[in-house]
Amino acid sequence: MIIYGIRTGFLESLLAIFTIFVIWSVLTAVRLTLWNPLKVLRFMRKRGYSGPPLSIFKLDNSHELDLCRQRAKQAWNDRTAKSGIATLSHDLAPLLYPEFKEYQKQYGERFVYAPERGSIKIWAGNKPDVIREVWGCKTGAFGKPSSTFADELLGRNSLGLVVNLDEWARQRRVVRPHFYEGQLKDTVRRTKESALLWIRNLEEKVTQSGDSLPLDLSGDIASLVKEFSVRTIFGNDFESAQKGLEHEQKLKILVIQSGGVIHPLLRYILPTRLNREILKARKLYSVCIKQIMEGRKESVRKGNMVSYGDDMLGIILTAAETGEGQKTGSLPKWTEQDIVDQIRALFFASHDTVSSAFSWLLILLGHHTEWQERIRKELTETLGEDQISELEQLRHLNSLNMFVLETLRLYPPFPQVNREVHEDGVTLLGDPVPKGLGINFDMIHLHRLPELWGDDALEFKPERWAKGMKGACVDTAAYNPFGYGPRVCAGQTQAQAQLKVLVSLFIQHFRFQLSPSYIHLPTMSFSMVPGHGVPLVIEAITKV
Ligand code: HEM
Repeated sequence: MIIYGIRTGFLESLLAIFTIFVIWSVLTAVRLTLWNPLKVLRFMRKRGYSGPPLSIFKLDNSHELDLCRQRAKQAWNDRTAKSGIATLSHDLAPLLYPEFKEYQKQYGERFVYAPERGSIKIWAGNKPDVIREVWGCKTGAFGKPSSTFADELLGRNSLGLVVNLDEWARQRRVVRPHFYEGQLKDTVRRTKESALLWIRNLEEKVTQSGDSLPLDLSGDIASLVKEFSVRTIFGNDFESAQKGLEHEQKLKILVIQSGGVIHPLLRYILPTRLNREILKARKLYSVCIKQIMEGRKESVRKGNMVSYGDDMLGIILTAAETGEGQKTGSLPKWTEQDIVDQIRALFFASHDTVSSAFSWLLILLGHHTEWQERIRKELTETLGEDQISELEQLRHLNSLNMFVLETLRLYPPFPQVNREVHEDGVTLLGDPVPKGLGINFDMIHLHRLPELWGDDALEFKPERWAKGMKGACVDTAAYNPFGYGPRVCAGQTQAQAQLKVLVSLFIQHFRFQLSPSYIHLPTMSFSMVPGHGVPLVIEAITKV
């Protein structure tokens, strides 16, 4: 039969495909949000672990966690309003993770709970033995958690999320040269170039305004860090890349707004306005990166460039073509989309984190002006009138180094890092744990434990680092702003170099204090950020 010129056989097939799709979606949703978490929860309950009851409809504890955090924020704001900035409290656990103390009181040292839909997690305690066992794991027993939220932003197979150990090793081998000394010299140069442009503008503004100027630098910091992160990854393709990264920004906001999705394919199946916008932003972002890649390939084909370049994109393009980084050669070649995902992940990992760390450094230097003077003096003694130009010079700046270490202890940009049990038959601290169980760590507690850091753990004291890690803390596994074990941050040396270059240039050009309008409210976004900006009162040292 023919209806409106279409054969019914075709319509029937279409209907059948649609029905299969709907059944698949429902089954997937049931498996991910009901079956798997309940299986994990049953296992843990049988082993004697308790925790807060899950809400009936969402099967998680997100609602009560939200309420608990709102109450904690209110209490924090009340306390801060009374004490002002004269005493910055670094006791952030009651503000950021107030639930842990409550739950521990009710359910014991270790408990299980579901902070978001579809994931049962254990709070196993933030002791270094757990860090060694789980973060230090070199097998596939504990791996990166399955999170559609992160998948959507970075791509599941990208460095940072990839689960397959051979593929992960290949990706680390590929990016490693970028973080070696030779390339780090370029990092120092690029960071310095971008920072000096910014500083000159700021100097002009400050000088024109008279003596000293109160300014919120949070917007400037985000743009500056974004700029040199883009230059590090895309080199001379900076202009075109910047356009694409506007889509990245939009994508992040939209994905947060949507609150995640049970399965990425549902974005296509449910064409709501938000889903369509997410798909559009992701596509535009990918298209932009692909165009830059194509441009490079074209230049090499035409002989305008001898290689794909030594920036991050160039290194990855070369590896994709030559199969570099593969020891066994048994892995499939990277597709164009794989390369796009790698680039997205590296960009994501590099800019929010550095921007957050630089913000906290300026806030703390503006508060502890005695340390600002001490670092300024050290810079003059080491460099004279010059500025940092070599990586080597950073090694002689002890006070600056101590200040950075202490800032990252109390204000780690990524305070919470998660893992998931990926195999059957795994034990955690000698106890069997089921596949699919999430494991939470947070450095807010870990970096403040008095038994590891001493009775002054809640105080900001850079001098605790005077004798290195061993002098500061009783256990080397207790300091992890860059993570721990095989999956430790690939860019940690680069990030530390960038931060030191930024701080040293800023201190050489400005004398500054935290503005009296500053309100101390560390807030979780993609990283931990100052909730009310970075307002400083700035005075230029060298007038333009
Ligand atoms: C202050 C700045 C930074 C901080 C605090 C930081 C922190 C971290 C942490 C805690 C992890 C471990 C995550 C986990 O174990 O699940 C990580 C991983 C990673 N970071 Fe960073 N990061 C910073 C800057 C950078 C920069 C500049 C890059 C360079 C592109 C970078 C690239 C990466 C990559 C690729 C991974 C994944 C490593 C893997 O899974 O093998 N990070 N980072």
